[in-house]
Amino acid sequence: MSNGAVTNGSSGQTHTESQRYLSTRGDDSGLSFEEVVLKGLASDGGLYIPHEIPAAEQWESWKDLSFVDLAFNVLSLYISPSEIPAEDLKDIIRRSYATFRSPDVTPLIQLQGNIHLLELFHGPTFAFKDVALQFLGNLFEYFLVRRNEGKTGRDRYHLTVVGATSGDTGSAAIYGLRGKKDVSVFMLHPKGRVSPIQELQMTTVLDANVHNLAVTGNFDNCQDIVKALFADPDINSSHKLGAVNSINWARILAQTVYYFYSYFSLARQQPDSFKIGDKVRFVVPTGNFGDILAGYFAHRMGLPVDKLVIATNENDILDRFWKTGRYEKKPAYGAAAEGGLPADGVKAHEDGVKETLSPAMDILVSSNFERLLWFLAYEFASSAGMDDEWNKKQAGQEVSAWLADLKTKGGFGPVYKDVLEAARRTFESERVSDQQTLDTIRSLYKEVGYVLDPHTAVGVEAARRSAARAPGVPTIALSTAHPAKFAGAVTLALRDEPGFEFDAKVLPPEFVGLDKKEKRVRDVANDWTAVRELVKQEVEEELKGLR
Ligand SMILES: Cc1ncc(COP(=O)(O)O)c(C=O)c1O
Ligand SMILES: N[C@@H](CCOP(=O)(O)O)C(=O)O
Repeated sequence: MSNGAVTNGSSGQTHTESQRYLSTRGDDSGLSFEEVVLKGLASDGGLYIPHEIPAAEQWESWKDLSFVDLAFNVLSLYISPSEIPAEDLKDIIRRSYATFRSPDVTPLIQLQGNIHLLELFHGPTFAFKDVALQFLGNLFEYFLVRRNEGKTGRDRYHLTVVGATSGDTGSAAIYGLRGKKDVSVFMLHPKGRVSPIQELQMTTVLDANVHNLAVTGNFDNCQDIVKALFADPDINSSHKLGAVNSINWARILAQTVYYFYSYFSLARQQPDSFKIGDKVRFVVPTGNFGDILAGYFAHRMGLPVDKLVIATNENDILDRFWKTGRYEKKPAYGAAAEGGLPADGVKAHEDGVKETLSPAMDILVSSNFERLLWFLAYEFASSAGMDDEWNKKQAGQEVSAWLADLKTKGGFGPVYKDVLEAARRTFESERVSDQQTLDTIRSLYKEVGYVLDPHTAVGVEAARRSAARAPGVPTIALSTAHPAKFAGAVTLALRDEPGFEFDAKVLPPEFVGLDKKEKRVRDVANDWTAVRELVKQEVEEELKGLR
């Protein structure tokens, strides 16, 4: 079957055969779910995608399911009982979402008019990453217990997770993996470029298997170090590396669930005006393209989506791609005609990343965009009328060439007209400045008394613009973090509002006193070989029980 929606002859709740996976760069193919979850990144540097996107054939009948039951149905389309028995998968899902503070897990609220907010921050670390990382932590544990049955000492499969964070993935991964047997977790964050609460959430976790590394550099440097480690034969032969970033397929898969869940929540909340089968717009504050890519999968599985709207901050490589067809780290690369970077006074680093009020999205290169590029290239190749194997090979070659140009020339494009048109059929994009972010936080507070975090505010401003273009279509804006994580931006926006008090209105009890706790973090240079040696040394100490 081609890489369109796959007919699943069963009830739509279970898939008898597991999906197999291939790399976006074409070398790896036919891997199992367990293999891609444990490997994270393909050996050719590409990202794993399923050979086929399964159709959620009876998705309409899932309307009244709980989040956990819905998650089971969605995930079962990708994970067969032969890989994880149904009862075990149910148990992993149930435990993953029992840690959330809301019974709905990801509740939907009506924000204003036709704009609804999907609150994704009710997990342990108050950011959307918990939805996938609570699940991934339990999945890792499940696979490791199974692989290590009857094994002792150095014979045990020990996973060394290395991840990069601009603030939220780090704490969510740490909370998903802390104290788990047979896993060490190394999180690299850009020193001084995450919010104070985000830094405390990571560095106050003192479990022996948790290692925080503060890198002199930006988030992209951290992400590059992680990719260099995955590409290094030395550490790969001595350690089994695992990924918690959204390069790991399980992250994307787990996130598809809340697109379905919010759609059904809307249908339950607005029975007179919204019917199953009607289309919605999803607006997603975007950095690494992992969150919105999950929406793309949900759509390809059958969810009626009018548009997926990418909302970027002033680090706008994606917005520029949708406007020009060129994907360029710096607009200076061949883009003088677009006028270069706007002169808006935001601190721009020499490396091209701007420090904005939504720091988790201060990303120059979006790693998951590679997955979408593969699907766009595949669609383009399919129009040549060749067989499916040829189409997939062609897509892998195209993606490899684009990514090689990104590495050597700093960008690629313009892509073929048909490729850009295909991208525009499903997606739109909006760029939101820091000033517009502040204005949005302030206006929402004044108009409805709701406090937005700055990333969500980027999404809500984009949602307002998008809703104005499609007035009859309901819009669901994804709220990706709790405002208390970004006290600086929220206070800047609301400090002059009568009666506004951050501690009383925003701060959850979980954050009180975090700054008094003991911390553990090591500084490292932006040098992947130095990180490699540190990882080896700290894993060794951990295994000897010295930490
Ligand atoms: C609060 C917040 N919003 C939005 C994003 C962007 O999500 P993605 O990287 O999946 O595009 C991130 C980081 O990834 C985040 O931490
Ligand atoms: N914004 C992220 C950056 C890492 O993205 P990921 O989704 O690929 O893990 C963060 O908060 O760390």
